[in-house]
Amino acid sequence: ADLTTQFLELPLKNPLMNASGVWCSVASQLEALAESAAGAMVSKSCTLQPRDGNPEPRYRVINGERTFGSINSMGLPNEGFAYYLRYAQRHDYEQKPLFMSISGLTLDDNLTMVDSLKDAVIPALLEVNLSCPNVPGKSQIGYDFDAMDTLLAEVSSGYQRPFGVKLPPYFDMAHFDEAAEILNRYPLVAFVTCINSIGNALVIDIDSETTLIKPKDGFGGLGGDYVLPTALANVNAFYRRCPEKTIIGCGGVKSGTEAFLHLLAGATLVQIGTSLYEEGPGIFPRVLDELAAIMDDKGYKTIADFRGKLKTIA
Ligand SMILES: CC(C)(C)CCc1c(C(=O)O)[nH]c(=O)[nH]c1=O
Repeated sequence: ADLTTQFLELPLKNPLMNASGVWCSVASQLEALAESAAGAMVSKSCTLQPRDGNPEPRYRVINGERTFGSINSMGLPNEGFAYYLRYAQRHDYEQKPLFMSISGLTLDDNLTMVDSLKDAVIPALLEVNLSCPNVPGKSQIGYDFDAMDTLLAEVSSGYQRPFGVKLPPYFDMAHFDEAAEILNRYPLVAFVTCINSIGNALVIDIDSETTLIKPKDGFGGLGGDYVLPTALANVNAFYRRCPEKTIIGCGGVKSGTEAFLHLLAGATLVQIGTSLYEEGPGIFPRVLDELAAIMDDKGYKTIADFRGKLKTIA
């Protein structure tokens, strides 16, 4: 099978990449991704200033007879915008595309980072994390449609180049409609990454009768097997509603099977989070081999043969 694909006219060796936040916070990790079999890569959502993030334990896998997923409340630990900009300035874009994720603590911080990235004139692709915090007491930007509209208007006029957004999961058809209506009013929003972790889950250890993670009384974002059906729904919902935009799928990918499903649902690229955290960059060749085998079994020669061709029941 031929796993090559394109993203915004850029040729890629394959559709796999990391999810922001996983294996991408420091240069050694970014260099490992650059050397890996991934077709593209993204850096950890950054803030203007470096941040330590929350106290540990802040990321844990959820295990039963196998790993079902993960919960995290990292708190945006990152080296600060300038660090990732420096990495982006020395990245080899011939090797693979690099996405840069930003998650400013304020609208101003986001616009400052957007301005600097625009002035840097580098091929890095901007992914604005809409799970970025809003003013205290208000929901994350992705769930505050007025704030989302304002942020997209400001980033569009500041950046004046194509960029993308990382969306939290939505669970209501009216929310799919409203979010898509806003996104479709911004032609510079060239891609949409669905989904970020399912927010504010709570995982409890029965033996200790204690939460798994320390921050936020144990409340954190859910990843892994638990989120696959929600991830596929969000990929397909925005694929249907935003025909002019490219969808990146994220959530529950641990093998060629889930990568195939994300592509079938309409994703052009597929991000791996929890399973990459657990397995490391060696996951990429494994998932690629599994995806190629599925395509061969089904008689698909290229990704275009099946991408977005999910069938519904007549
Ligand atoms: C949740 C925020 C800290 C506001 C943003 C960063 C982030 C984090 C994080 O750094 O805790 N974890 C996620 O699963 N997704 C995210 O987007």
